[in-house]
Amino acid sequence: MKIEQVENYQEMSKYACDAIIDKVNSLQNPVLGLATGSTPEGVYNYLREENRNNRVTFRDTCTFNLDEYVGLAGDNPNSYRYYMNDRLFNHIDIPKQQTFIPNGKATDLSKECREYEQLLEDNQEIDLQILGLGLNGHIGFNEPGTSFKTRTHVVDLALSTREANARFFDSIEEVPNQAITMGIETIMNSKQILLLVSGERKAKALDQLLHGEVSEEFPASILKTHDNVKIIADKAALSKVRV
Ligand SMILES: N[C@@H]1[C@@H](O)[C@H](O)[C@@H](COP(=O)(O)O)O[C@@H]1O
Repeated sequence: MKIEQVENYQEMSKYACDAIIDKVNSLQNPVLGLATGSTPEGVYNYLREENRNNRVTFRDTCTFNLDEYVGLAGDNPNSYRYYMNDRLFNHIDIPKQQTFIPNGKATDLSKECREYEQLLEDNQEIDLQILGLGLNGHIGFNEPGTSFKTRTHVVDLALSTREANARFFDSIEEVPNQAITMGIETIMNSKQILLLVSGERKAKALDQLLHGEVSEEFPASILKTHDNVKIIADKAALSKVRV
């Protein structure tokens, strides 16, 4: 894992935006893996701007999101489909049919997971995956204890994750108990991964990632075994990292 130290959230966002643009501009049919949450919002703002300024086009890009809440339809403002349309897809030149997110309203969730994996395979896997870091080390919605061998699957969300995400909902009761997420093996299949970590809130988790052992109890630790991962971390996120 390489680590790129940046000053603050804006610099992290700009760095990731530039990396995405370089990737998209260097491939004929790029496949991007995208994340939700607060962390990548700045990246999406920059991408919108760069698309507007014709520095990049997404006409031939396909995107796959990491996860979606079970039970939320795409028009629910708390669904990740809504988030992605609202923050990025509605504002860039990507054809909507090239943007994939698991369907949280699927009647057969196992089938939905299998089909998502198939779609990824059909698209030759992800060229560049953007990841955020959960406070408990989760990636996507793969909670501590998830097997490193998982493919896209349905997960029960940890209470701490539901609490961490409750800020987007009216109350914690409204946060779904389950989600569909790419599995850890699915994420590890990406050719390149950028892990974005910003703010003091993430400092303990980042320290654990850098100094802890590779263990299913801390899902992000698997990234240490991937040969093309870069962490982009700001000063605040690095503030508790032991040297
Ligand atoms: N499922 C999402 C992840 O994809 C995200 O990367 C992570 C961090 O979220 P945030 O960026 O809001 O801190 O937790 C959420 O639960």
